[in-house]
Amino acid sequence: MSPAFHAAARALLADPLTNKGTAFTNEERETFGLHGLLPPHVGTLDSQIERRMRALEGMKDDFHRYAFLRELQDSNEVLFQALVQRDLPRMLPLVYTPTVGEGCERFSEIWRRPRGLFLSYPNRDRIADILADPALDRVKVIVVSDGERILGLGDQGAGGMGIPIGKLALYTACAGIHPAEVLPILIDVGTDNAARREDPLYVGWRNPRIRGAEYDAFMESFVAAVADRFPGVLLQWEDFAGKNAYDLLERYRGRLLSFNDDIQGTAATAVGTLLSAIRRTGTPLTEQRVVLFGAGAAGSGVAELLVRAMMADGLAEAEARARIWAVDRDGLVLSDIPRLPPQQQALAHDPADIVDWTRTGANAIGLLDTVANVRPTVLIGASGQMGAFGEGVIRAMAAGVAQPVIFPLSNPISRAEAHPADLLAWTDGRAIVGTGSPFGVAGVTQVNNVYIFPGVGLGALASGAREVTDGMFMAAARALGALGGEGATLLPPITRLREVALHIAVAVARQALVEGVATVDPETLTREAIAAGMWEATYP
Ligand SMILES: O=C([O-])CC(=O)C(=O)O
Ligand SMILES: [Mg+2]
Repeated sequence: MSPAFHAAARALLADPLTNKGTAFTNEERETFGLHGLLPPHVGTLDSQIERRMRALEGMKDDFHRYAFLRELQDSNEVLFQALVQRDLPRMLPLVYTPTVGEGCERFSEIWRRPRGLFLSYPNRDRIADILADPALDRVKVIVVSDGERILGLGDQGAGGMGIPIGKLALYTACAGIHPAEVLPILIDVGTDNAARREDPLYVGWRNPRIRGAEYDAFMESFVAAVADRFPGVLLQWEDFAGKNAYDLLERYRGRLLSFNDDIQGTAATAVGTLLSAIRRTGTPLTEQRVVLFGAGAAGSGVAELLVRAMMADGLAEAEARARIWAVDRDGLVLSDIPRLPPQQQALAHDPADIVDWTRTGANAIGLLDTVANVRPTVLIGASGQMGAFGEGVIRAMAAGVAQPVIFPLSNPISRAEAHPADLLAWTDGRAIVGTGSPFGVAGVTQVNNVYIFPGVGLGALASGAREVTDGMFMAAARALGALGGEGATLLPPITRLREVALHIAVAVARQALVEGVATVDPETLTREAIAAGMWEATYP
């Protein structure tokens, strides 16, 4: 064997996109010069999965399982994906929420090998060069974060990379996007998390966050470089902090095929699940009273899509808005509060609406007073505040409605507004409960945007959409709600996420056609055609 042949053999094993490990057949070992580099046993994908499953079970905690799975992904993508897809209910909480939260917090501890791209501020003049890498020629889907609002865990700086990696693993697992076609990107503009910055192991840029005009200019060059290098790419904005999340979405949704998962994906998931819930309770959407706790990107996204859904069912906009009440850091969101961010101005009630409210204190009106006066049928948490749905709040709500719908959506588990078992206990089992993170409590639905983003992305790509419209998210929410759940749950089980993604993709693609933003021939846009394009995790 020539030196080049030896080097090629090693390269084949080193590349996670080509490596098959012990599953290389004897013939392939012969052809590619792999004998000796691999142990003699010739395995199968199944036997490899079994070996990794056993290793996983022997580990001491989920964080180590997460790290193990990340390494597996970096050494053999097919095996990683086959393993994840084999047992999604077991694997999802390991590669995604909630464990990915700790994966981000401890990212620097387990950093081993490059995956995706770090675009750091000091490299701001090199973005086009970095993107020029031919290894990225096939990229179709980008998930990008600047790490400032990682789940409910706040600023994780460069450690936020765990989120784009995790979301894209699910684009592959659920929407069948080939692993070579996904690109996680972390925009590293520094971190205001002093603990990260002072950690000698921290892998990110040790600088306070760049903000204002410099940040905007950096994001502008990022978007321009992406649009130039990857025409038609779908870009998902993920875990940006409030104002940036809105600004980037609005500034760029017309220029790049893009959406914000926390604003729009979470909204479609919550509204879809709510549509499923009200088929149980029998009370129409137009008669619901909704209290939202946390009016940041996710909370106000939910509110806006709810308004849209209520209007589609016949309410005037003002009537819809009158049914939704938001409580944020400073209490009930009222129009006389100075310097409300624009998305909260849209949700604010007139102080005249509450003149006859009973109040427990003279200051800002908190969640308990809001619940006691509004008597909501639906309570949604998107605050990142652990335990905010306390016993008093929940009992007050349950006193006014037979089947309270309660969705503590904040992630991970350590940031959830309530434990679902408590919600069931405090309502004598009457509550219909959905949580952002998986708690493993029977009858509780996981209301996580993983039910939406893979399908929306797949549908947008399949239809060659020029834009991801609000109507496409509404279509996704309705498609999800129509699926319903099994037993007490409101959504299909995690085992069916791949079918869910396909079902949503079809609805989204059809809506793109209806709205005239699709660019492909409608004849080709069938469920079968979309399904046929989904990659399966098997060895070539
Ligand atoms: O990542 C998740 O599990 C859901 C999500 O987008 C978030 O909490 O930011
Ligand atoms: Mg998110």
